Amino acid sequence: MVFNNKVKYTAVPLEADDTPTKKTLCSHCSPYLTKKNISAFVIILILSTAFFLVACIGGNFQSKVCSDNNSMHLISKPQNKYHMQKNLKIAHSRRRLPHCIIIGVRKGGTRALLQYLKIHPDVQVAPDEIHFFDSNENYSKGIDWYRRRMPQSFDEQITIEKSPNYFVDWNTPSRVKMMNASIKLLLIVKDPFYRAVSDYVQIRENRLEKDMEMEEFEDLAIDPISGNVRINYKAINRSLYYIHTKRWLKFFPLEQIHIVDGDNLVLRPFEEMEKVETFLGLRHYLSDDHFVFDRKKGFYCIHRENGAHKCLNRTKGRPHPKIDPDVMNQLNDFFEPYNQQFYELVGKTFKWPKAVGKRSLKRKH
Ligand SMILES: Nc1ncnc2c1ncn2[C@@H]1O[C@H](COP(=O)(O)OS(=O)(=O)O)[C@@H](OP(=O)(O)O)[C@H]1O
Repeated sequence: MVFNNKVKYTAVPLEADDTPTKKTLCSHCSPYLTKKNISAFVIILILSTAFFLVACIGGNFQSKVCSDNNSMHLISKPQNKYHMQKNLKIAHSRRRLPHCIIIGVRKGGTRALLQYLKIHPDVQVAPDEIHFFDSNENYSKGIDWYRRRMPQSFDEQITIEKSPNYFVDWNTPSRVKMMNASIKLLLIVKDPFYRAVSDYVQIRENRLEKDMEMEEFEDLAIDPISGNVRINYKAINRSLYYIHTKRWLKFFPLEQIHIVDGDNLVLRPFEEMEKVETFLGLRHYLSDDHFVFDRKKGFYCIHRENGAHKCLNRTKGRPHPKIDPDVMNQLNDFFEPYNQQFYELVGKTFKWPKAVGKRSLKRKH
């Protein structure tokens, strides 16, 4: 075949390899180090980072992947956009000693108070009772042990823990003062008689779970020989708010202690929480919409954005036994002078004894 001069010749490889050479970034680089490969790698990296962030923040999976063992706790599943905001900023958080402690009183409604405070975006709460100040064993572990038990919080947030036994513990006020003399304290109290019964019900349930016997409330509260109230029976003694508050006031001025009305917290949670926000210097965030009355539970529960609501667990809001009316009257008379002294001490009056029982309270809604 004759070719004319215009025939074009294609270059023939010198070696018997007809695959085109890959364009690497430099002459001595690996053949895989091409612009195309690097771009693909960068895109995959961006996509997986984005997926990771969305999964962590959106709470699609909860695992240690979302946490740093040294300093961060697991990012909890967000319940609403405010929790998402908290989670978004998790990288800047750290554990700090509490700015406020719910010191008690046991069975006063401390858990409800803590859970309601937890709704506030500027608050982080320690989920467990730490018992740092009232346990010599824990106290001897030092302040850093205590700090490590605190939740992560951001600079603009306050941290709160609750251990209801602090109120009646002899060592706690001085120890708290040593940690922070200007700390804010929350004390939630309720009708002393109903609080004592609630205390008894808790102990009875714990004992029955261990197959242990438990006397009737009336037999524990009243000495069968003298017929007098047993002031040293713990369920009774913890209801003597005057005595315990007086001890705290030797260490802290009244301005640093806010007294929450536990009976009103049950009936009108928003009203009590508004006062708590003011005391803690928090912006007013909680509203009536955060609470929904649950007929089955007989108490207010937390209203979530998705329409569901979260009630406290079954150990809160237990049924109470019917107490002999004579014993009830005797106890109310016994508590009366302590109540009056308490009102004077804290400059606030409560409507004790409550005119109606727990069941009637529930029916009011
Ligand atoms: N929203 C809501 N749901 C359920 N229960 C509520 C609520 N608000 C206040 N209370 C009252 O809280 C009582 C338990 O008090 P504490 O949380 O302080 O108990 S504890 O000391 O931590 O064991 C608990 O006492 P009992 O009724 O005897 O179970 C309740 O009266």
